[in-house]
Amino acid sequence: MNKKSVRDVEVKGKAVFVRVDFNVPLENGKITDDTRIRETLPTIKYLVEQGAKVILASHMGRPKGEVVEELRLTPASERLSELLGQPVAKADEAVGEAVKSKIQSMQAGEVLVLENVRFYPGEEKNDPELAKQFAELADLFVNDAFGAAHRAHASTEGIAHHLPAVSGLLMEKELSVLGKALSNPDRPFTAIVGGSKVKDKIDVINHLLTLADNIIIGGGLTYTFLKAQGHEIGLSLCDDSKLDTALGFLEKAKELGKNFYLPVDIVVADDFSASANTQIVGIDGIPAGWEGVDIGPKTRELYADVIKNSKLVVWNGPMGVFEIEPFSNGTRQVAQACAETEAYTVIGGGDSAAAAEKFQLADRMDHISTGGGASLEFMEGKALPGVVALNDK
Ligand SMILES: Nc1ncnc2c1ncn2[C@@H]1O[C@H](COP(=O)(O)OP(=O)(O)OP(=O)(O)O)[C@@H](O)[C@H]1O
Ligand SMILES: O=C(O)[C@H](O)COP(=O)(O)O
Repeated sequence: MNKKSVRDVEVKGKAVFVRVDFNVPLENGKITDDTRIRETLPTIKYLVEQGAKVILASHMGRPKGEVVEELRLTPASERLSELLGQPVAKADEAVGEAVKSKIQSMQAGEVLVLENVRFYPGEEKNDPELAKQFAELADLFVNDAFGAAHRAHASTEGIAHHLPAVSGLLMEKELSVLGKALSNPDRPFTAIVGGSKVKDKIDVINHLLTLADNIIIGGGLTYTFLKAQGHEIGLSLCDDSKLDTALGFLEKAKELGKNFYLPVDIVVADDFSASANTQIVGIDGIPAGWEGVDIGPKTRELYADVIKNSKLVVWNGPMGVFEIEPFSNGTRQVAQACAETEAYTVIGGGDSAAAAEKFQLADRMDHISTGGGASLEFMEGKALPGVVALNDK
């Protein structure tokens, strides 16, 4: 990476504003998955050990510039304190005199969590005034929020124009793993793209099509491709405005000599529920009134085989409606194949990461990104504003 990291600068005795992504799932005020907090521990511990004053800033949810009680960062700061094994102070604001005086009285190695930066209307507008107020709190800006790096907000991008700005260790790891995988891939390189909406995945498929040797399609995207090829798809998810795009991908794959895999059989259901009737059908056999909810057993074998014979696998988006148990087998088998393959496996965050977690296979993947949208934009080949704004080496 050509951006400076926290290891390239002096931090001892400095007040360091660290943007993290503590946007973790909450149920009744309790954190249900603390991965994003655990993944930032290396940066926080490094700064603590080096004797910096560590000021952490994050968003949580989408409060739209207002204080929303349930979206305070208090549960995240409490969990951080448990994980770090040291007290963590929590401010009720993210800028202003009260916060400044809290920081002034901090000792080296102490940690403070600011309040949700999205309680301020200027955050998502990347208001220069708010960015300046954040910058006034510290001597150095460290961006460790890979999950929010695709957002040009005051605490991710704006602040970098007012302070020396470097990446944290998680940011560095994400960019190096994803960057290496995509810029200099081991081959055969297999890209698996699933999920629900073709519209959201067009740029990803387009970019990966030029990079990968094998493209595997699953999930709700499948049916736009099948319909474009002239198959009946019943009530399956479909984006009729993208039929030509889907055909274009098939053509482009042929021109580039890439293997483009679509399901050869499908699990269909007569209802979107665990108690639905299901059948396994070929791609020409989807009955009217039924919808495709998972890839079928022959497809699972085929996909598992391709994955096992790869050197690099990048996976984004589930193969079926994995949240409903009877429709989860395709996603489970693909996750299992990713766990067993010798290939280097990268999961691009979001629902595929949740699926690997649910099937207890997460620790058998080589890299699970903490970014959902951010890893998607990275895989589309887009520049991430939170990274662009950091100081070059
Ligand atoms: N055949 C299908 N019909 C309808 N929905 C489906 C189908 N297959 C998968 N899904 C749904 O797609 C959703 C995931 O789609 P999405 O495109 O958001 O995936 P993702 O890329 O993993 O998410 P993220 O954008 O958070 O990374 C899941 O909730 C899953 O149930
Ligand atoms: O969960 C995420 O993908 C990041 O925290 C970014 O959140 P956002 O989509 O609300 O900007």
